[in-house]
Amino acid sequence: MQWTLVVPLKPLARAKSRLSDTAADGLRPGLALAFALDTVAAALACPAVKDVAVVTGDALAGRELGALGAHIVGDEPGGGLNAALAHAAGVVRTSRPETPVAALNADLPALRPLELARVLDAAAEFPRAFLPDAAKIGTTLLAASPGNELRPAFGTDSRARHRTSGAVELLLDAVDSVRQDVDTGADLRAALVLGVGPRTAAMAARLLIKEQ
Ligand SMILES: Nc1nc2c(ncn2[C@@H]2O[C@H](COP(=O)(O)OP(=O)(O)OP(=O)(O)O)[C@@H](O)[C@H]2O)c(=O)[nH]1
Ligand SMILES: C=C(OP(=O)(O)O)C(=O)O
Repeated sequence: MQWTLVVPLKPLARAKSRLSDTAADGLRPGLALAFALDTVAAALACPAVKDVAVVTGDALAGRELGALGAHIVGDEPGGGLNAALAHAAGVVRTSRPETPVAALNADLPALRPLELARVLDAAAEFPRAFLPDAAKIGTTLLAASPGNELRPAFGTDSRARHRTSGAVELLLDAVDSVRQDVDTGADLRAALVLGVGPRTAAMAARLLIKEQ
């Protein structure tokens, strides 16, 4: 099964606020863009991915991610993350009603295409399925097989909310790169240990990341 991914990205100027102690205001938008570019480049290289739609209202991010090969969907209806994801999934399904759709966070700079393929192949066994993040509280991927609505419930405690919604939690090992979202300086260090993509590596080299 080949999936269409929907990847949400908020305006870069407001992105990654929890990294403010790690990256100064002048560097954070570029870091958020680097995460998104490395995430989408890895997703596009995944054999289980047909195409990627990024839902964003950010013009620069739209241009750069479009140049990588992603489709860009406008950030409507302006109702936040889950509304944006539901809108993008609806746009995809309007033209291709039977396509399997999965939401993937834009902050997975260590993403490895073959690990993503394992997760999507496992998700194909269920109507809806999700992968918890490395912190075991959130979600990095939510998948809906053909005939099923995505019904995204990302945000605080999304692991519990996706489970309550009836989505099946995927119990997989060796998919660390798909779980490792980057919200904090500690997350960034963990991603660097896994090995990040080239754009994030270049941006990280510009940061002074102190050892703890
Ligand atoms: N299109 C769109 N994407 C969003 C929106 N809100 C959040 N996102 C994206 O959803 C993912 C998770 O969002 P958050 O954790 O709220 O924001 P973040 O920028 O990752 O980090 P913080 O600012 O530290 O909370 C990121 O890829 C965001 O860019 C929104 O309103 N619209
Ligand atoms: C939106 C989510 O991600 P984050 O860890 O960026 O808050 C989530 O886990 O549902």
